[in-house]
Amino acid sequence: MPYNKELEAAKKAVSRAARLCQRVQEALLQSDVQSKSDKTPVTVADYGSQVLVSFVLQKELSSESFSMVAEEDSGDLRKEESSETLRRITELVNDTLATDGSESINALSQEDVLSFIDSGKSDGGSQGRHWVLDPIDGTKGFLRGGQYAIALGMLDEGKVVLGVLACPNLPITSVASNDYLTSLDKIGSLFFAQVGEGTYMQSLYGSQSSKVHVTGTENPEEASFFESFEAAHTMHDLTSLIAKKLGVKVPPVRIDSQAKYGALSRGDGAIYMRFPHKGYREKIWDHAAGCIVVTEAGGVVTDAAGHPLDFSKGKHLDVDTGIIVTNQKLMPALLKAVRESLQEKSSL
Ligand SMILES: Nc1ncnc2c1ncn2[C@@H]1O[C@H](COP(=O)(O)O)[C@@H](OP(=O)(O)O)[C@H]1O
Ligand SMILES: [Mg+2]
Ligand SMILES: [Mg+2]
Ligand SMILES: [Mg+2]
Repeated sequence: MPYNKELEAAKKAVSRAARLCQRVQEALLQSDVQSKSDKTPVTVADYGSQVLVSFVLQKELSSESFSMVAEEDSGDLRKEESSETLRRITELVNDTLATDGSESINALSQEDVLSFIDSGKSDGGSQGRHWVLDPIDGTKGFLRGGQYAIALGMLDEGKVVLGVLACPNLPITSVASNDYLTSLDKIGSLFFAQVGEGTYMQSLYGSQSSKVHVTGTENPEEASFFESFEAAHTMHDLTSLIAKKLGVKVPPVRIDSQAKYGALSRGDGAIYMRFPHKGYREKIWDHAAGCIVVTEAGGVVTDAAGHPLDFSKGKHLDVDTGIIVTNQKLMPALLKAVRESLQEKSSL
């Protein structure tokens, strides 16, 4: 298959980054939390994860040219007041590489760490290949001890051709209701897909993978829907109006991060809706990996007007109003419910 080598490298990269994130989440200290200039929380784990993914991809694919569009940059870390944070990130990355133990490598210096972070500075676009990385998607979930994902996709000529989602806190069995919060099942799910080959899931700690499919349900009354935990990220009142119009009976399952796309790809729920508040522009790293994981599992991802997402325009995704995800059978009814609800809301 055309992207096998890249897919293997991507799985290795996100699995390593997931170990680093787990170590930080376990020992989450207040001092690990920083604020970027846009005031979103960013932790040593976001940076550390970006370093590890960048490092592993470049090492595994050393013969290929490397371009990556990633969420974090080193600007804040280069400031003098961040020297302790930079020291901690460097230590964390080196400890994670050392405990992996599979190969001997020289420890990374602080300058190496900064430059691996900055190798995610590409703007992407419609030509050539570009990796797309969200080193921790759902940072707020991560800080709360909830769901988060290390999300890595690859664009080729503007299209997402492979995607990998590591979800360290997602049980490997269903999260179809909010009971997942107290699930005692084995946790740690890894989803991966390449174009034309379907979507697979395995435990984050195992190698046995199985093919997954979105639910086949046509009946909205049986459908549960996923949305962001954070009310600031999506209009919960609008999604509940849409769900009601569609005939959905069960309350929404609220999960942070692209774990929603992973859970949907294996049929835990039937619908994911995301309607950000006015003025917000979506970023490609929040959807690239999740989008291919769902579409290769038989699902459909569009904006509120039914257009497919266009990842070829740089860092931003310009969508009409919001993003909706479901299976092929439910999509026409979902689009109708979305259209009617938006009209109703605008006439208020
Ligand atoms: N006002 C807003 N509206 C919509 N999405 C937002 C937002 N502010 C931040 N986000 C994005 O929502 C992502 C998390 O999505 P979710 O709510 O599904 O967990 C964040 O990713 P990061 O956590 O990687 O920064 C961030 O990119
Ligand atoms: Mg962020
Ligand atoms: Mg994100
Ligand atoms: Mg992030």
